[in-house]
Amino acid sequence: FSFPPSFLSSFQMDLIYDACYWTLFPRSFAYLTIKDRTPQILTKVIDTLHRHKSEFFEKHGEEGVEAEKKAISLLSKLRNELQTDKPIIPLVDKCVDTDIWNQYLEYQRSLLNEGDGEPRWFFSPWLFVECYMYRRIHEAIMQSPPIHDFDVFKESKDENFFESQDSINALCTHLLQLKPITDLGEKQIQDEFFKLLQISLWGNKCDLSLSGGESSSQKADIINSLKDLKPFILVNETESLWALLSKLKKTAEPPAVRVDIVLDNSGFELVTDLVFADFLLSSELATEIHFHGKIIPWFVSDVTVRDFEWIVEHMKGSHLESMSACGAAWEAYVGMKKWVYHDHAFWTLPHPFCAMPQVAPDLYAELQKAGVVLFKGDLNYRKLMGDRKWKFTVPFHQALSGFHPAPLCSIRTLKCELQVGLQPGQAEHLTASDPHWLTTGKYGIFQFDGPL
Ligand SMILES: O=P(O)(O)OC[C@H]1O[C@](O)(CO)[C@@H](O)[C@@H]1O
Ligand SMILES: [Mn+2]
Repeated sequence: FSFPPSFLSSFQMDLIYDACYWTLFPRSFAYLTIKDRTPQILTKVIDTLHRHKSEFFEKHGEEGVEAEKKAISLLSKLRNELQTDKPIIPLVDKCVDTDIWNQYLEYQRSLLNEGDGEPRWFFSPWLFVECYMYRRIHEAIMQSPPIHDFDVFKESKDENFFESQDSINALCTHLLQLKPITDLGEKQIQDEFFKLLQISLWGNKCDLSLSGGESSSQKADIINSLKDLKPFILVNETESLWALLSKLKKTAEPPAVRVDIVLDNSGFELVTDLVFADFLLSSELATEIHFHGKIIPWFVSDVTVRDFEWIVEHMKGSHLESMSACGAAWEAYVGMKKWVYHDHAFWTLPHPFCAMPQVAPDLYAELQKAGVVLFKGDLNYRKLMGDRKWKFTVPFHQALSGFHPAPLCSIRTLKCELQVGLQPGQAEHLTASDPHWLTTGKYGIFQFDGPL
């Protein structure tokens, strides 16, 4: 395709360029994601369906095999649309979010109307097309009953959990050794709080979409690596979270503190989040934890309710003692409603979070009940920041563009070119020493926004 597209005036080009990350600039991370990573993920999905053919036959007979063929042909069509830069077409399924998606596509169209352009795979905001790709995978499966509830990423998510067993068990052993946590001194509780938060941060390295769906599990001893990893935390505002939670513990009236965690990836990362959530309860820094997950399979490794339940169950059933003890405790928290799992269609829409009050007022109202909301991962960061090309030194609060349901934190490793809240010169310094610092997941941030 021609670059830059001839129907755009230079004024429109400037507008687009400034607004957010687009897929049209060759060599940008956005462009490479769509060009290389997503077709690879689609090919893997097709292969997964192939490999489950006999399972579909056993379960549903000939109908199952026909469904597998249909899903594969829809997915091959999708891959072809992407690779030949076709226009983005409306969704045809009838799900709760279908209309919202199609309205959003209309809105994207309206932005380009003047130059009679149309959103295409390599001519759209990156966040929009990348989310759309996962939504289309879901559509292909939905349209292929009786295999319509098959999770094409389940296998990789479960594999990540099994491959990380040793690290998970070590982490659980560490947590159990701290209990009863209320017997520890304030200083030790604070140290462990920072430790477990950092573990949850580095857990975000293990997503399966950056690796194109290839295995990305945790094998190293994470607890003993924290010291070496510390220099890679570019912004560390964990003290503010600690200050807020300690204050709430003393002053909350009635004495209840709710912490919400907007989850990212299943497997090792989810376990690190659950360990931290357990610590918050056991140390009485929080009295209830609310988790938020996705309603459909998303960005390969993101948590759905099935993954959440599967992990708790497999922890409990593990032959490794520490894991099973934690699993049993976690099942009990769920039973006592000290842990509550939520999902909402908004998390799998392409909208930035500043649109939440309009698009999903019920979810916004839910988050407002929290003492603090923790957002895990890179995609949540992009949505918090509207995927806009902010300057590296813009304050985190400003880039949230008014999104403030409650005090909040972002805990993410860097996997896209977007980063705010850095010191003047920090980005330039990083670029000089490590040109790929933004996209490899090697660096992390812990950013906090909210009055104490
Ligand atoms: O699981 P996370 O941390 O949201 O990362 C998801 C991946 O998706 C992206 O947001 C886009 O591919 C990347 O920036 C990142 O590799
Ligand atoms: Mn993810």
